[in-house]
Amino acid sequence: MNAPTPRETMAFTKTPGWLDWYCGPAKPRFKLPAGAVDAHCHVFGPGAEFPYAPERKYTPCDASKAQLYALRDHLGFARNVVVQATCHGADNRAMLDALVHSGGQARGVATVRRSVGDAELQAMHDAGVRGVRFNFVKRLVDFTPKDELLEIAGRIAKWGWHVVIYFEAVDLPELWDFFTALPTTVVVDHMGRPDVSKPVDGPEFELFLKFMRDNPNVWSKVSCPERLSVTGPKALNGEQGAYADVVPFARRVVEEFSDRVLWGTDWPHPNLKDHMPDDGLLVDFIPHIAPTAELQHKLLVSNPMRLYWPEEI
Ligand SMILES: O=C(O)c1cc(C(=O)O)oc(=O)c1
Repeated sequence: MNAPTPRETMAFTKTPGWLDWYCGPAKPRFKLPAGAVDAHCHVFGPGAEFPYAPERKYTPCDASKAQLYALRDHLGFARNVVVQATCHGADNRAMLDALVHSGGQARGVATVRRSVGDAELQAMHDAGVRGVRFNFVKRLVDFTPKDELLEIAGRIAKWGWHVVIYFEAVDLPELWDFFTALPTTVVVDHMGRPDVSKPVDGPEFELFLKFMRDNPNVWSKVSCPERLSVTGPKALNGEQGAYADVVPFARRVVEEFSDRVLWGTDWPHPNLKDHMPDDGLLVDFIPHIAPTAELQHKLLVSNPMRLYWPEEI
């Protein structure tokens, strides 16, 4: 009997109900400024080449670097920041492979454990990694002790990297002291996941704004309206006013902290349950939250360039 091929041994079955990324997105009506950076996106596998981690909480569809870069070109982005997805755990090979095949047009954010060696960190830096991600969303990861995370933060600070944090709004009070003890620039994923059915000037979102106001090293991605929206409308079928309930939240952050905001597609949108957005229409969300050319340029070009390609500015 022939030995099974690697592809056969590495077959993965998607999590039941998994929504695959949207094929054939619209061409955005909003013309992205030259040099725009998609500062939050992922690659998944392909699982046959880069197996999903045993400790993962979901098994996605594949989403390769070639598919990511085709989307970049279609939407009109120039560069990407590829963020390690939790389905790959601390095995950064798929993300690193995407970086080294980007022609210098992609940087990355890794997930590392305490055991990571300096030589490995240096190799990641050489490939384009500029940050590590600490995840506090319980459905995505198991708990990592805070002393381990602080130790990692102290080490990566020496490479000039930053820390990306992902958490739910209700957990901010409990995590506040840990976040404010981090010695690096800190980038919040998806605005700390506000509950947008609550008022934008209510205590929960005010606490997030205070977190940014009091800590000038804290940045925010104003991304993922498709994940945060409760009442839509969905970015499908040519909709130009998608996710209107998220707009006041994101716009508030963009206008108050214009020098510390980033935007990303979040392609291939892991774990969406309701619908998969048309990424072209998602790009058309941007002018609703960054209404002037100056705000758009900061959000899409000058801020991400300062954080990820400072040597080019
Ligand atoms: O909300 C999520 O499910 C999610 C998951 C991941 C990941 O698995 O890395 O990344 C994100 O940015 C968002």
